[in-house]
Amino acid sequence: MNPSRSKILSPRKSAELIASESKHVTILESGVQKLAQKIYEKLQDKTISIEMFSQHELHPPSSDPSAVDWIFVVDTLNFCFWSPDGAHYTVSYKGKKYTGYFALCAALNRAKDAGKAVTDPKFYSQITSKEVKELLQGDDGSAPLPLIDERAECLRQVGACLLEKYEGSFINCLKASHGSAESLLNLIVNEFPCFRDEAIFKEFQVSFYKRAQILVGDIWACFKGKDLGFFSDIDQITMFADYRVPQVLVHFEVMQYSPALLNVLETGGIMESGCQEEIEIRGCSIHAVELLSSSVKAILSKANRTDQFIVNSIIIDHFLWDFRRQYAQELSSIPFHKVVSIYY
Ligand SMILES: Nc1nc2c(c(CN[C@H]3C=C[C@H](O)[C@@H]3O)cn2[C@@H]2O[C@H](COP(=O)(O)O)[C@@H](O)[C@H]2O)c(=O)[nH]1
Repeated sequence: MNPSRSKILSPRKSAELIASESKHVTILESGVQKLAQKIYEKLQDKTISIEMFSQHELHPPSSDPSAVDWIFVVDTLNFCFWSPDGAHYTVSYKGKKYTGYFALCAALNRAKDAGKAVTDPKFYSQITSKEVKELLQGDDGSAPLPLIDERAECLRQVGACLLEKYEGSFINCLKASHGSAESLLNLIVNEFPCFRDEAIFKEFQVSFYKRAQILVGDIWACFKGKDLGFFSDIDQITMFADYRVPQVLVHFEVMQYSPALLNVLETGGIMESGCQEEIEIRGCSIHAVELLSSSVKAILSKANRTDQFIVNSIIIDHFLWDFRRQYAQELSSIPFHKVVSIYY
């Protein structure tokens, strides 16, 4: 890692620092305890488990040899699905209508069914913006998918590196990481610049690494923590700092916005990438989920059931993210922060 990058704080340390200095976002301990209790109950009834990822029909089964490279392409493109006017990017596939993240998955599966080599870097390392636009084309009446040029550039960048250094498959990046999530995270952000989700906060270089961490988390979840998905240190991965989970944390009164910040969000204004408010929302979200994870583990150990459940920031994140989709209507009154970004 070159010297300037060695000073970057890890996402966990960045989140702790940001939460301690935050002016516009507050984490409420009472909300953390209450939601931790709810998560404990959902662990018991199996609503929350490592199975959630594979339960979704658009995600590849771990038995699919291209699953790892499919996840790599999806998480290279897994950002910014919102439109300023609130319309949804929508893709219909096999008789079902999908929006946002799942619309991206549907479009890629549609292309794959049509014989496009979407998981092959020989295909996407040369891809043009026009081809990406066609590949990810939404339904008639769908909002346009933003940042098409940036998506094409991301695919070309990561495809070229995969061909040059990893024999054309992300499986070789997994092998080079020897079952360590931390090593894989470092490999991703060092080898693939479009994953370098970093910012300046006061005099510190902080990181969120949302797409890099969700790439590790999705592989872990797809393979249920075994075989290619085995990581001895998976708990090093934090929550994925997107624009949806903060809505859920506010809903459960785990996180609270200052009146001034709420006013900015409610007017639907687009925030400047790297602004203090954005950094505080993202950093406090990560730290809040770390606190949730520790509280749930404390409840489990008090009940003497520590070894009965897998608890970490990834499955808590998945629960919160899925919750937002399940209750999209009820949560629509809680605004999300809109930043034009290739990072989340
Ligand atoms: N924190 C977090 N952010 C996530 C995901 C996912 C997809 N995860 C799937 C894989 C395993 C899980 O079980 C999920 O089924 C997408 N995103 C982000 O959300 C935003 C779009 O949201 P919406 O408008 O609703 O489509 C966008 O920033 C996108 O990057 C997640 O899991 N956690």
